[in-house]
Amino acid sequence: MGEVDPAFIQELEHRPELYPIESEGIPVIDLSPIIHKTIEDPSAIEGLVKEIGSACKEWGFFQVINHGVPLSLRQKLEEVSRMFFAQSLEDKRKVSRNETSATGYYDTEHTKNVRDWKEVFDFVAKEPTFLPVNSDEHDEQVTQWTNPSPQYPPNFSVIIQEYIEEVEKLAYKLLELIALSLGLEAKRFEEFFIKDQTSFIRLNHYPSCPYPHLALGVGRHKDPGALTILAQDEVEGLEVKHKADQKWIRVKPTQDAYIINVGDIIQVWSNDVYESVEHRVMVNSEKERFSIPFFFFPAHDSEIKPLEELINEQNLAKYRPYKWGKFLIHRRDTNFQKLNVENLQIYHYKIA
Ligand SMILES: O=C(O)CCC(=O)C(=O)O
Ligand SMILES: [Fe+2]
Repeated sequence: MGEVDPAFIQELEHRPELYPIESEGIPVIDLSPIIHKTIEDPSAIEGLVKEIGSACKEWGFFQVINHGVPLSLRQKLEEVSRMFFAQSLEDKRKVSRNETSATGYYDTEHTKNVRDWKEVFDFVAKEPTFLPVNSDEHDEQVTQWTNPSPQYPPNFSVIIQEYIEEVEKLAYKLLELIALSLGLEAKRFEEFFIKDQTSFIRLNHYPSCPYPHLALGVGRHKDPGALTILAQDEVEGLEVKHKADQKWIRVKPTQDAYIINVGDIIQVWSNDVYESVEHRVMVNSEKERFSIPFFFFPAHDSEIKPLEELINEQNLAKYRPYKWGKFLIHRRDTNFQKLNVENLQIYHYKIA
């Protein structure tokens, strides 16, 4: 990734500001009232549910503390992630993503047709993960994704799996809070995930970049799934588009906090009550940066559409239903090549 390849250069209007606005506004929410407890009496957590609801409405992003994921586990994962990426390119490519396995290492992702200044390692949460063979709506064939087994660092896969188990508990708790904040049953969303969720974890490495004013670690995008639970290290870089004024706001790293954002699926389920917010990652000329998002994705055969409880004659469904697995495969297929068209987005299902 040493020399500047025009593939990395952002169009003028999308280039980052070198002196961005720091986030004071992005809410930090304390989850201690629900961690290690089952939510039996919703009235006891009314305040928390309100906080989550307003954060989802105003920002689509928030940070959580006292979230129940052991810090030691996160630190272990951060350490092996650094060890993995510190290897030679040749060694990393031994566990490359390829035609049959979409998990593993790669460094050629494009966002909005511009190459990202990053390398990643993807690992599915459930093995095997069932997904459609292709994005053709009429083809019902399903394939199975499994994870690679890197020999180095020692215990890499075991540490990732242990971490996923903990972060998944947090994901279910957050879904319950979001459901309650929309006036739904706490477990309303569970059925989409309990069997055959397609979630995955991504280890991101953003090497230092001599052209931080031209390139981005990840170009502007919205996350397609239900929720993203992100661990960022102490090097800042994540920027979020503030809904109120459309300005890019930098998310200040808070030790041991997770950054949560609502993805496209929650936007559709909520019929636009909550919106999936655009974000991007800046790179840095001096420091490399690491981050670890967990993408909480439902089963591939889930039909995504506005929930019946949230629509009525005055408030009609704003989206046509779509199949999650087909959507995901379509997106994956287009993120690895430069195309002349924009990739699939939920607004393509919008009812005019
Ligand atoms: O690295 C980050 O802070 C965010 C990465 C991200 O937005 C993504 O991978 O979807
Ligand atoms: Fe993202």
